[in-house]
Amino acid sequence: MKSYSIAVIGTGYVGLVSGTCFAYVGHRVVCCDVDASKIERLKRCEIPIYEPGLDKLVAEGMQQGRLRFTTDIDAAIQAADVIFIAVGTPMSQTGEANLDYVQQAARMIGTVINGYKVIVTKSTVPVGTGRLIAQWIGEASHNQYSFDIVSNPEFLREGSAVYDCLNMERTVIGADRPEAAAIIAELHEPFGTVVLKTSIESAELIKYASNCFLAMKISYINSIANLCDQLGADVDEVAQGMGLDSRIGHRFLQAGIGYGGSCFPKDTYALRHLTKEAGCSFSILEAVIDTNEQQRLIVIDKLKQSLGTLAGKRIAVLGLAFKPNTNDVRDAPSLTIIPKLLEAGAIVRAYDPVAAEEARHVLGDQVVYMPSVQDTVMYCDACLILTEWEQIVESDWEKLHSSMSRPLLIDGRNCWSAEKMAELGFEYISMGRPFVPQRETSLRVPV
Ligand SMILES: NC(=O)C1=CN([C@@H]2O[C@H](COP(=O)(O)OP(=O)(O)OC[C@H]3O[C@@H](n4cnc5c(N)ncnc54)[C@H](O)[C@@H]3O)[C@@H](O)[C@H]2O)C=CC1
Ligand SMILES: O=C(O)[C@H]1O[C@H](OP(=O)(O)OP(=O)(O)OC[C@H]2O[C@@H](n3ccc(=O)[nH]c3=O)[C@H](O)[C@@H]2O)[C@H](O)[C@@H](O)[C@@H]1O
Repeated sequence: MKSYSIAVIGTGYVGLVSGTCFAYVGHRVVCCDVDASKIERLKRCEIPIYEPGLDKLVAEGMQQGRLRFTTDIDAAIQAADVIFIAVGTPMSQTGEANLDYVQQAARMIGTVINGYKVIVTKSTVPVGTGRLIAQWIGEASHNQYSFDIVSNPEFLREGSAVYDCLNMERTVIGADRPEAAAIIAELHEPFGTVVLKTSIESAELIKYASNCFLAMKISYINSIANLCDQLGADVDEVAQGMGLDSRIGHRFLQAGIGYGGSCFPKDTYALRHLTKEAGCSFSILEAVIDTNEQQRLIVIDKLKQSLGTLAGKRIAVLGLAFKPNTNDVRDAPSLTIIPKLLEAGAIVRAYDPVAAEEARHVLGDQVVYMPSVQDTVMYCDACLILTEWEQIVESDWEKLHSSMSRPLLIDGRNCWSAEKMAELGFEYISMGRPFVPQRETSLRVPV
């Protein structure tokens, strides 16, 4: 296997994980960032994000001298054969992807380029961005050196990013010149993955088309769940029955409060914007977005149906991250739901095993952050489950039941069987599954 010298610009979730995995399989990698404090921490082998398994791989890469971290982006660019752009492309006010960081990275490359390089876009970018990157680099370098642009979108998931990267199901390589595509294919050889070579435009669109398709599956099953609530069917049974058809499959049919995170919300908006710019209509996508935004609010309706007014009610919120195994709260449903609870006058106590600090930056101190599930639910009038962390699902609910003022559990992620929770004495309400009347129980803690 040929070992490449790689620079990764942007050491966030994607840049850090993919850079570390490239080093793990034998390439020489320098991860760069403009965020000096992040790089300082990484140099001390401190991982700025919560991502299972990443710390071990970073330490190993550094010890073996194949993984380095720097703010000296110019030097890293000059020393590299292949440069990955992995900076953020957040949503702008209008819903389109903000390309400011990509443009900065491209101009930086153009300013210091010192020979032939393959420049690879890993960030999720609108169709046409590859051409723009070539233009920005060409302008900044006065076209002194030749280079190739490749689009190589990333498909890893947060929370299982290292696993996804090392076991990638496919790598998409969009390039104009076969020679450039061959270099990126060779670089991926150790992963033993399926390689799909396409045009730059197709590769850029594959990323959005994939994320929006997955988002569509989620909005679809959530709409079915809402129908189940009205018709008395059980969405878990429906999803199971659907999934047995291999053309449909079981994955991404978990009903709940909808998708969040740094990608599905922003990428659905970005594709919608791209569609409008192209003068096309994409009404399914409109419905996916709209359904997801409504879905988050359904737990509040369910709460009000049980409690009446929320004013003065003590609500325990379990789970703040947008999904388990990450401390990422970007566009997490909790950040929409909790402000609505506060607006309605509820007193909110919240717990998340790792994301409380991140949530505090957004929600502030109107929420009381608790150190455990037990402390959070104590004396509460209702408990809302927003993230299906193992620590939350596996808690001793039999014990927790007796410490709640009212054992009302609104499960936004369908974590348990309704029968089991009813058996434990909970007034248990989930998403798209029939209500099972609770068993009369025992004493509770006097309030
Ligand atoms: N987070 C995820 O799970 C996935 C993200 N993506 C895409 O990958 C891209 C990156 O996403 P994340 O890693 O989540 O972003 P992030 O926000 O975690 O990290 C981006 C990093 O880029 C740095 N940066 C910004 N401008 C820079 C510059 N000019 N030079 C050097 N560093 C710079 C920032 O300081 C930050 O550390 C986005 O386009 C995203 O849509 C794709 C697949 C998965
Ligand atoms: O482009 C990206 O950033 C990434 O976006 C998603 O990954 P991620 O956002 O990390 O997490 P997912 O596991 O896809 O979950 C996204 C959201 O959908 C929700 N979800 C997922 C699956 C499901 O069946 N139901 C459901 O509500 C999750 O709770 C979460 O809020 C994609 O799965 C990755 O392939 C992609 O690379």
